Amino acid sequence: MNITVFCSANSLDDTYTAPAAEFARLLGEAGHTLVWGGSHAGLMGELADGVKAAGGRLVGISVEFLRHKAYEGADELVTMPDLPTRKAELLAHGDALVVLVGGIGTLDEITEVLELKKHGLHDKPVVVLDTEGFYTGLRLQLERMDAEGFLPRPLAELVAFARTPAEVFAHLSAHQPQ
Ligand SMILES: C/C(=C\CNc1ncnc2c1ncn2[C@@H]1O[C@H](COP(=O)(O)O)[C@@H](O)[C@H]1O)CO
Repeated sequence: MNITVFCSANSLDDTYTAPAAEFARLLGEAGHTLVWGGSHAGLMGELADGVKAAGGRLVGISVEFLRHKAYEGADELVTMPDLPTRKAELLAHGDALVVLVGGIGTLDEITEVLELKKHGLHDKPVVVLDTEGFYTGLRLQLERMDAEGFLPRPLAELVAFARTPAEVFAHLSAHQPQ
């Protein structure tokens, strides 16, 4: 399976890097392909290192203005002209979408994939790895939107929140992408 992952490009402490490393190991050992932003920066680079060490494939989708941050050991690396095109490409290449901890770039990516899914423009599984409750705020906001009629589809159809890397893969196995 091609799994597109959105995550921080910053260097983080062990609270966040350890679960990301575990996620990378499970992904690589299962023979999946990591599709990601193609960067060596911070958690993005550590994720790619972990997948590669575990025997997985790497497909990087970089963007022109960050090309100098590109990960050298990717099996495939393409460079898109701008961020909107790159987001579309990251979505198109993935059979499933997984969100690890991240900042504004990651938030931009998850809201876009949920907005497109809301409109039925894709129906790929979206799973958020909620390490240490990092996404509690986002989950509560989405639950309120769901409860108060802001979503045209039940929230549970749009996104799942997992507490551990193993839960992410259990969800993906139970919701095999078509
Ligand atoms: C942090 C530094 C450089 C940033 N380099 C990036 N390279 C590739 N992709 C990036 C980069 N920064 C953001 N992205 C995209 O957004 C997501 C991460 O952003 P966040 O704000 O850190 O959450 C990620 O999924 C990328 O697609 C300096 O070393």
